Amino acid sequence: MELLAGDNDMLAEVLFKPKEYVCDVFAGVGPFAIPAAKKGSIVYANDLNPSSFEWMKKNIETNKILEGIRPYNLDGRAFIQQAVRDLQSTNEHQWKTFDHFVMNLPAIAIEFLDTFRGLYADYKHLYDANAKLPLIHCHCFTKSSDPLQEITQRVGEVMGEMPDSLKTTVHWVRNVAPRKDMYCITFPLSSTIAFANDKRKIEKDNEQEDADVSMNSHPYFFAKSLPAYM
Ligand SMILES: C[S@@+](CC[C@H](N)C(=O)[O-])C[C@H]1O[C@@H](n2cnc3c(N)ncnc32)[C@H](O)[C@@H]1O
Repeated sequence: MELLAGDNDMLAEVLFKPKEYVCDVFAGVGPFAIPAAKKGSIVYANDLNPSSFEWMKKNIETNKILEGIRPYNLDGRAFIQQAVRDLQSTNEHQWKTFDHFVMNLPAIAIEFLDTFRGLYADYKHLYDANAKLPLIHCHCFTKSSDPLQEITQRVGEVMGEMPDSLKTTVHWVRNVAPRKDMYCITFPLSSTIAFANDKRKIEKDNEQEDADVSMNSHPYFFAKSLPAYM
């Protein structure tokens, strides 16, 4: 397990690869998803806030992205499941998966990781030795003096299994308040989680209330119009 320092561009560096499938669960108005699509990634981008969703679509138009990005307006949990179904339906007979899940809602994103339990259970028959599983990049806050341990522990509790320590990095993003920092944990989805039999059911629509709080406190809620990226 590795603790890295740097800024948020690390994700862009890692993710902006042509032809990779990227699932942006909390995409806002598209400040990450749109440049990724411009660079040739195939991006499924979601935001629950209807206003952010509308502005994301406008920003896609402004940037003249004709293909390579697919906008959704769903709760994060429902979106993760829907996006996996939609991608797999592009070829029913062959294993299809995202290369990356990006989860930038630092206050509560870790809680959404339970969605990955059994996420691929319906497609296990298509999985073989050459198939890959996605990398998850999940933002979070911590006040801990041992962020690596505290964050991986929380991830493990939500997912029901600790992430593989040899393949996990915890990346410092920025300081947000005295003794409070934002981090991004990156780890591969394990096959035991992906194909778990205790698949999570989407039953809590009232999680919307939590979402509204975080929407209203986020700067991108106000910064709607993105520039046309080169
Ligand atoms: C921190 S912003 C991230 C925006 C963008 N990804 C970025 O990198 O700047 C979090 C976004 O998550 C959205 N959001 C909040 N709760 C959500 C939920 N339950 N499901 C989906 N999106 C949600 C908010 O509307 C907000 O646009």
